[in-house]
Amino acid sequence: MIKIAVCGAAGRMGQRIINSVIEAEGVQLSGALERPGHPMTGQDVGLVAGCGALGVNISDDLNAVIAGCDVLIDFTAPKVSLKNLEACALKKKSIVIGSTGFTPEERELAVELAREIPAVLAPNMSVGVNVCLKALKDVAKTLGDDFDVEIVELHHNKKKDSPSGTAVRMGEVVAEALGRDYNKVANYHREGICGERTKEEIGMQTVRGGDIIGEHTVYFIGMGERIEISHRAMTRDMFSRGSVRAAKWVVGKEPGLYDMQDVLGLK
Ligand SMILES: NC(=O)C1=CN([C@@H]2O[C@H](COP(=O)(O)OP(=O)(O)OC[C@H]3O[C@@H](n4cnc5c(N)ncnc54)[C@H](O)[C@@H]3O)[C@@H](O)[C@H]2O)C=CC1
Ligand SMILES: O=C(O)C1=N[C@H](C(=O)O)C[C@H](O)C1
Repeated sequence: MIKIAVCGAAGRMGQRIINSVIEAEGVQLSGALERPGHPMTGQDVGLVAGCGALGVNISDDLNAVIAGCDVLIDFTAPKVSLKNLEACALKKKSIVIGSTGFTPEERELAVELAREIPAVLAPNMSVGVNVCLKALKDVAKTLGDDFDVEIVELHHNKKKDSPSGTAVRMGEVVAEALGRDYNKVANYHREGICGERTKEEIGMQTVRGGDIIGEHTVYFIGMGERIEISHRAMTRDMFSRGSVRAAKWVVGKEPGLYDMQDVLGLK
């Protein structure tokens, strides 16, 4: 039995992950973490997550929870995830991170910290999005420079980071396939007389509203034709099931920073 602890357990994703851990085979829930001062601290996490009492109370004691698990699943925020990665590295435990909004410097730090332990860091744990990422590479390579690339993502009004981690990863994959540097060609903002579109740029647009779980479309726009590769999330459950799949996969792997393409064998 692989012992899984969940950080951010009372959050939108945390609650779904608790449900997915309970439903999965070969794993057991060993702990649940929340930020110090969270109103649900001390409560049974199963009651918070809507799956009935589980006998695991929400704790704010990071070291104790990590000591009791084989792998920590963390869906919080970049700074919290980096602190958890460091704590897991000290105790030689594995970690799966789903948080998004990492700066390039924070991602570098994650690579450094994961030299000690196996870690999965992925902005999207759904099979569908990861298949899209693989397809995007092929499509971009085949179409080449004749098609303009624009990415649009839609999420709920509580999302803190923009653009989404998934949209950024889609942009990175397309840019790399086209031999461009994503950080140089991403265009997040058009307003006023901003001039004609450059051939190299990859436009990134963000929509926020209501309870949209997560939608991404990459447009390849040519002269007289357009290809759209879209993914629409209808529930959060394929993210949570993906995180449990990653947790089962990562335990016992060589130290290093992996992503969901590694977990799903898509590389
Ligand atoms: N990789 C993927 O497949 C997916 C990634 N995400 C990402 O996961 C993250 C969380 O998303 P949501 O669950 O919607 O947010 P949320 O705000 O509902 O949940 C985050 C939880 O983390 C807790 N938290 C904050 N600081 C903490 C600390 N120091 N220790 C322990 N817990 C702490 C909060 O109290 C909250 O309950 C975001 O970065 C989001 O973009 C979301 C969906 C899918
Ligand atoms: O915050 C969310 O909700 C989501 N975040 C992820 C991202 O930023 O890519 C994945 C998913 O679309 C939901």
